[in-house]
Formats: sequence, structure tokens, C-alpha cells
Amino acid sequence: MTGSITSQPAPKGSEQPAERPAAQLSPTTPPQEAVLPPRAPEAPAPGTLVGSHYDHCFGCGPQHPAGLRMTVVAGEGLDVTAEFTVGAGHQGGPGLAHGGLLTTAMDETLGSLNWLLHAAAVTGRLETDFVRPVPVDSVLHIRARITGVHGRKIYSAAEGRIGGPDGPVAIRAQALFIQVKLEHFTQHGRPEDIKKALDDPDLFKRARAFEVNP
Ligand SMILES: CCCCCCCC(=O)SCCNC(=O)CCNC(=O)[C@H](O)C(C)(C)COP(=O)(O)OP(=O)(O)OC[C@H]1O[C@@H](n2cnc3c(N)ncnc32)[C@H](O)[C@@H]1OP(=O)(O)O
Repeated sequence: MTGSITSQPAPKGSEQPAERPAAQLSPTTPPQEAVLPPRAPEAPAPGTLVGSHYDHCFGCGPQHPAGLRMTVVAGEGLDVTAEFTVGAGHQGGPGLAHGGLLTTAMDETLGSLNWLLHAAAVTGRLETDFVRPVPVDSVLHIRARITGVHGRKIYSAAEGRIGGPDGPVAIRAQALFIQVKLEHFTQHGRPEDIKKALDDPDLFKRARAFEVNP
């Protein structure tokens, strides 16, 4: 067949290497030396809400006008559950959830795990597998757990099911969060927002905004 792409010479520099490198572990997979530490004494009790870390967070903030307003419940160990109801405003394709928003829901849930260690950490890497389409009006039932901690690196994994907590898996994610200091926010965040958060008379909210944060 003329014009077949297979008949074209390979562009220069695109030849296969003579030897393929050995398969590497994903950076979101904990290394062998990683540990599973105990829950922090400050961790929310099993079965209770982890709570929003920041009122204006797109993922969990109750004051965000268009956010996902997710609520996350602490598990018995280093695990949490969460639900995200897909609304008409979350569409990508007609009648279907936008993948980026599903990823946000996973990111938020995975990030809340860090609160169980009382660690301030930000997403360094997030990998997502979209397994099946998620229709509007579905509830995504998410379970997430810490899979290992190594130095400042917190590894975690999650899955989201539809049709019930034990329904088919629609989305899977693995993440690497990196612990950071308060300066991460004070040096990089927009000054007026930092000031507002630091000036919050609610001590608990003030601490949460910076202790466990996006
Ligand atoms: C309740 C909370 C819910 C939160 C949910 C929402 C979460 C979010 O949206 S967070 C916002 C999005 N994330 C960000 O803005 C982070 C932006 N990135 C950064 O600020 C920096 O790159 C940061 C802090 C991640 C790492 O920088 P830095 O502190 O200098 O660490 P650095 O020394 O480079 O790396 C530390 C380790 O992590 C590794 N690492 C860092 N980034 C990555 C990455 N993307 N992939 C793989 N490994 C990484 C490094 O290789 C290094 O490993 P090792 O200790 O073995 O050498």
C-alpha cells in the first residue's frame, strides 16, 4: 500500500536502542527501605472526618464557590475513604466526568492521608489510570492508603469505585507527596492569601492551613 506509515524511513534519532533498559519502578512506588509509621497522636479518630485543611481549597474548602467540597473519613490505620458526587458541572464528554476533575478528587483524598501522619506535604507526582467512564450523577467511592514513607517522601495509592463502595473500579491512582516546611507556602503563596490564613482567629484552622496543605 502506498503512503503506508510503515514504508516511511524512521526519522533520524528514533531508532530503537540496541538494548532496552531494565524496567524501572515508578517514582510513586515505595522503595524497599520505606516504612509504615504509626498514626500520629493528633490524627483524627477512626470513623471521624479528617476535615477541610483550608476553607478556600478547591478540593475540600467549604467556602470555595465552585469547589468539589469533598469530605474525607479517617480509617483504622493509615487509610481514608471519601466520596465525590459527579455533577453536571463536572462534565468532560457529554454526560461523563472530566478526567482532570476525577484526578483532583483522587489528589485531595490522597493528600488528606498526610494528616494521619501530621505531616505537611505537597503532591510531587500523581499517576492516574482511568479504568472506566464515570457518568454524571455517579458517586465515586474512594479508598486511599499510605503505602510507605521514606525520608520526606510519602507514598500512597487509591482507587475509586462507582455503583457503590464495592462496585467496579473506575479510577486508580498512585502518588508521591513530599514533606515541606511552612516556608513552602509563605515564600511561594500569594501574600494576601497567606496573610488571611495566618490572621485567622480560629487557631485550629490557622494551623491546618499550613500543617497539611496543598
Ligand atoms: C489535606 C491536603 C490535601 C492536598 C491535596 C491537594 C494536593 C496538591 O494539590 S499540592 C499542590 C501541587 N504540588 C505542588 O505545588 C508542589 C510543587 N513542587 C515543589 O514545590 C517541589 O518540587 C517539591 C516541594 C515537591 C520538592 O522540592 P524540594 O523540597 O526541593 O525537594 P527535592 O530535594 O527536589 O526532592 C525531595 C525528594 O523527592 C523526590 N521528588 C521530588 N519531586 C519529585 C517528582 N515529581 N517525582 C519523583 N520524585 C520527586 C526527589 O527526587 C528527592 O528524592 P531523594 O530524597 O530520594 O533524593
